[in-house]
Amino acid sequence: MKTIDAILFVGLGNMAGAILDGWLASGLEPGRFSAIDPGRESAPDGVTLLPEAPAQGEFDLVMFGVKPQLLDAVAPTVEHVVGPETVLMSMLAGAPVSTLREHFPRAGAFVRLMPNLAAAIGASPCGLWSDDLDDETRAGITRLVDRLGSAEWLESEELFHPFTALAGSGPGYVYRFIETLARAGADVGLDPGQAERMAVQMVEGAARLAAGAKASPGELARRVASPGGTTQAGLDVLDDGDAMRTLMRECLQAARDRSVEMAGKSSKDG
Ligand SMILES: NC(=O)C1=CN([C@@H]2O[C@H](COP(=O)(O)OP(=O)(O)OC[C@H]3O[C@@H](n4cnc5c(N)ncnc54)[C@H](O)[C@@H]3O)[C@@H](O)[C@H]2O)C=CC1
Ligand SMILES: O=C(O)[C@@H]1CCC=N1
Repeated sequence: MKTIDAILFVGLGNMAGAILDGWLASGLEPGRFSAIDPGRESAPDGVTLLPEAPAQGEFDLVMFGVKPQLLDAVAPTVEHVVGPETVLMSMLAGAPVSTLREHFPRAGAFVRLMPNLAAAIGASPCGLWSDDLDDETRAGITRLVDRLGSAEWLESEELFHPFTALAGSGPGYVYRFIETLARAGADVGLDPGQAERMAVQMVEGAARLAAGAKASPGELARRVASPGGTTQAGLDVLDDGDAMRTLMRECLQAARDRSVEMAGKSSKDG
């Protein structure tokens, strides 16, 4: 397969827009990118916004980024630009390669991608799966996706379900945590606006420290907690009856199970 140069986004909403922003911020040429999205009036400078897929020509990579429910309706409108020299990359939760293959039978290769919104700042773990890439194209995809954070090739497509639950949906849980922490801060006496600012900054600082530390998060928690001190009093509440562990396991199980359910539905419909 040839090198990946021309990239077409089909759907440029929250997630695909974050990926495009991340690639542009990392220094890729805007002229490489085109996008089709009837919901957008403009695209970043230098990126071509198309009303529809051109009648002729192929792209090296087509990044499919609409809502999973729109796969059946949108795929036929762009199938003609996905040929044997095109990698079809999909960020759709719960759409297995088998379903994508039915919609894009001529595609040269298929890659599933599970990013999160931090792709916009080059800080997203990005799950990847493919069963039909040659080594050179795989290396090219890895370099491209590393610009969004880190390329994490998964050993089986099934692992997309737990990966999506943790890393794709994860920012949503963290934002809920920050929101709840800020509210609790106000409950115990802080000004609500100040509590929210502090919650965001505290999470950012703690995450950056953890990312650069040799010690595990568990060890870091121990370092914060002086015996008999304030942190230990708070941790005792989170740890009582394994409350936090149970809550997070149930949270990830629900997200993983929904991904499995979506995949089953999409295979049946496809
Ligand atoms: N939002 C997130 O954090 C993540 C989303 N994803 C996946 O990304 C995909 C998109 O999700 P979001 O960006 O959140 O949704 P979104 O609703 O923000 O984006 C979807 C875009 O598709 C466009 N669209 C609708 N009809 C179209 C058509 N006929 N042709 C081209 N574009 C069309 C819409 O105008 C919209 O901008 C989903 O499949 C989701 O599973 C994956 C990982 C994280
Ligand atoms: O909520 C969703 O279904 C998508 C996939 C991961 C994040 N957003």
